[in-house]
Order: sequence, then C-alpha cells, then structure tokens
Amino acid sequence: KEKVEITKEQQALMKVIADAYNRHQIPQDVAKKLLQDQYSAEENFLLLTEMATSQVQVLVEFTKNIPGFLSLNHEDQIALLKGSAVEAMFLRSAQVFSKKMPNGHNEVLEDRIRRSGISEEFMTPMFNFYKSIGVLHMVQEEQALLTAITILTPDRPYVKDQQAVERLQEPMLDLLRKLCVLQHPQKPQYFACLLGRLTELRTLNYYHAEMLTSWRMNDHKFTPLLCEIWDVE
Ligand SMILES: O=C(c1ccccc1)c1ccc(-c2nc3ccccc3n2[C@H](C(=O)NC2CCCCC2)C2CCCCC2)cc1
Repeated sequence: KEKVEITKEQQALMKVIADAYNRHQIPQDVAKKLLQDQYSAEENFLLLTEMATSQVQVLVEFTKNIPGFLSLNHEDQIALLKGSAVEAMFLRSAQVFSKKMPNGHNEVLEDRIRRSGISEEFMTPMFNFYKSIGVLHMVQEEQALLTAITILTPDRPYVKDQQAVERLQEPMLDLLRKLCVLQHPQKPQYFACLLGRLTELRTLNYYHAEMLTSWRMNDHKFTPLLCEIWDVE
C-alpha cells in the first residue's frame, strides 16, 4: 500500500493555488438572480454575457497567480487563456449548479436554465456534465487544481512551447492525484474520474460557438472580450 505524502513544496503550491482561487471567486449571485425571476431569452443572454465577461477577468487574475505562468512565452500565455476560457466557464457553471441550496431551489435553478433560451440539443450534454461534476462533491482545493490543470493544457491551439506548459501542469497533476488519495481513500478511481471530466469538458468546448448562436433569440450581442474568447461575430 503506497504511503502518500504531500511534500512541503506541494503544500506551498496548494496554498498559492487555493488562495488565488478563493480570492478570485465569481459572486454566486447568478443563481440568486435566476431564482428570483423568470427572464426572457434576451435578458438571460445578457445575464450570461455579463457573468461570463466578469468570469474571464477573474480567470485571468487567477491564472497570473499560477507559479511559472507569467514566465511562459507571452503568446503562449494568451493561447492557454483563450484555449481554456470556455472550459473554465463550464467548470464554474457546474460548481454553481452543484451547490446545495435550500430544498427545491436546485430544481428551480435547473428549470430556469432549461427554459433560459439555450437550444434543446445542448441541454443533455450540458446537464450531464453538471451532474457528473456534482456527484464528485469536489472540495475547494480540488476545484482550484482542476481549473489550473485545465488552463495548463499543453496541446491547446497555437501553443509553441508545449514542454514548458507540461512542466507547469505536471506538478499540479501530481498534487491533485495525492490530494484525491488522501481526500477520498474509499474511491481509488477518484483521480481518474476527475481527469475524465476534463475530457467531457473538451467536448462541450468543441461546440460552444454553435451553442451560443443557437440561443432561441435573434441578434446575439457579445462584449469585445467575449468575441475574442468565444470565437463569435
Ligand atoms: O450557452 C451557453 C454557452 C456560453 C458560452 C459558450 C458556450 C455556451 C451557456 C448557457 C448556460 C450556462 C449556465 N450554466 C449554469 C449553471 C448554473 C448557473 C448558471 C449557469 N449558466 C449561465 C451563467 O450565467 N453561467 C455563469 C456562471 C458563473 C461563471 C460564468 C458563467 C446562466 C445564464 C442565464 C441563463 C441561465 C444560465 C453556461 C453557458
């Protein structure tokens, strides 16, 4: 039975990532707003673009705190952010969705999202992902590491020095693996499960532009930042 030990430097890395993640939290008010009223597709789309725009800004701040990220080639820094922003947005949405709320609120939230304006065909893959994240009951540290690992994916489009990104991602993967063994001793497959979610995220990323333009409304307006990040308009 391998004795899993978190080293001193891994503890320091965990603290840096977890603190950065907690400091850069999106206000959970999107769920509160959605529970308050039923909005039109246009209002929901505006809410989405506002939330997503501020989430991208939060993501950039979080990323700047990942040790070594700012020493990467500058074009590669942009390529990593651009390549992971949609996945990070879905990861964050899944965490908002999975938060236990007073009885009945989770069902109301799901219903509001189902009727928000997203086209039917994307509901199933999106909610499948949210539920597969929810059942994992990730702790904050795992969420923070998983977000950092998603950002530090070496094979994003246009990344030139993939080895440099791998060298940053590996210690995160090793730390997450140890954390999973320590946090979920009764689930030996838990770490593999988390990585499987990253594969599911990539499929959502794959058709994100189609998901956006198929919102049941015409004239989808985006902020300049989202045009950049979401490859639309
Ligand atoms: O179509 C979508 C899309 C967007 C970008 C790229 C590809 C697809 C697309 C469609 C819904 C959700 C989505 N899944 C959610 C799960 C739980 C709670 C809210 C959620 N949302 C949206 C949201 O605001 N997400 C925030 C969450 C914080 C971080 C930034 C994003 C609202 C927007 C108001 C209407 C209802 C859903 C997330 C995404």
